[in-house]
Amino acid sequence: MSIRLNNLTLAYERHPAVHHLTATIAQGDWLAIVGPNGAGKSTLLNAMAGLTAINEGSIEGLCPNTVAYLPQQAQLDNSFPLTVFELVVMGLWAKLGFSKSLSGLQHKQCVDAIAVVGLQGFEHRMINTLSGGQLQRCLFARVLLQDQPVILLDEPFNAIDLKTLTDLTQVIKRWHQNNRTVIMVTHDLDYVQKHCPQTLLLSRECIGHGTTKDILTTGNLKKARQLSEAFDERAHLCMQGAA
Ligand SMILES: Nc1ncnc2c1ncn2[C@@H]1O[C@H](COP(=O)(O)OP(=O)(O)OP(=O)(O)O)[C@@H](O)[C@H]1O
Repeated sequence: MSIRLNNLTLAYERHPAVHHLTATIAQGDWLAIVGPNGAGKSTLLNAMAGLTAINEGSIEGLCPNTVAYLPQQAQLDNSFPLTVFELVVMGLWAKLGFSKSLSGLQHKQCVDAIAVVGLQGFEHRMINTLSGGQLQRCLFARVLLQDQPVILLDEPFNAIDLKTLTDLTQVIKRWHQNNRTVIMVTHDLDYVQKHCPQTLLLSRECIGHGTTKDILTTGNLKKARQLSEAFDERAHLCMQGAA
């Protein structure tokens, strides 16, 4: 099922972070959302995850139980007393709920997911003892278990080494081959050019959406930067399109 963003506006206290965005993301797309700092990328991803209220317009084709969301590491409280295994098991939350214990198959799925991301042997480690890259692998394992058709990744490769980036890219490639929709926020334009077939360039409004090579042009990137620099943080919510 495709995802449709219809004239979408997202705002904090009426200050727009995403402005009148219209786009269709086809099922099975691997889409990068790029743009300058403050362009509204994380806000848009949060709205797709159902975590941010919509001020105007709509998002169609998504509901919370079809989405797996990997937030920025900075948003996580890794001091919580959890082991790697316990964090990964949380990917089965929708199936397990509060009281149910793991079946043999579910236990195996957790062990397999931990192996896929290369964390065998770390099952009983507390998450606050993991490096940034190991924690990111752990979070990818949780997303693997969530097993959803739409996967939202917010800066998944921030501050991780080349080996981890390569391994986790293989995980994403498998999702893409399985016709899952992968939407990732990133600042790494080299990565996007190399791997992501589709790009949405955002600077609060949409600068361009389409094939990566058509969108990541010098002209579009310059326009995004100029719009971002010219933006007045105190501007009120635009009433364009309002009745
Ligand atoms: N919780 C919030 N309350 C008020 N304003 C917010 C909040 N979160 C984000 N904003 C503002 O919304 C705008 C868009 O922020 P957002 O985090 O979506 O941008 P971004 O493109 O992801 O930025 P970056 O590349 O720096 O991570 C920014 O001006 C930011 O200050």
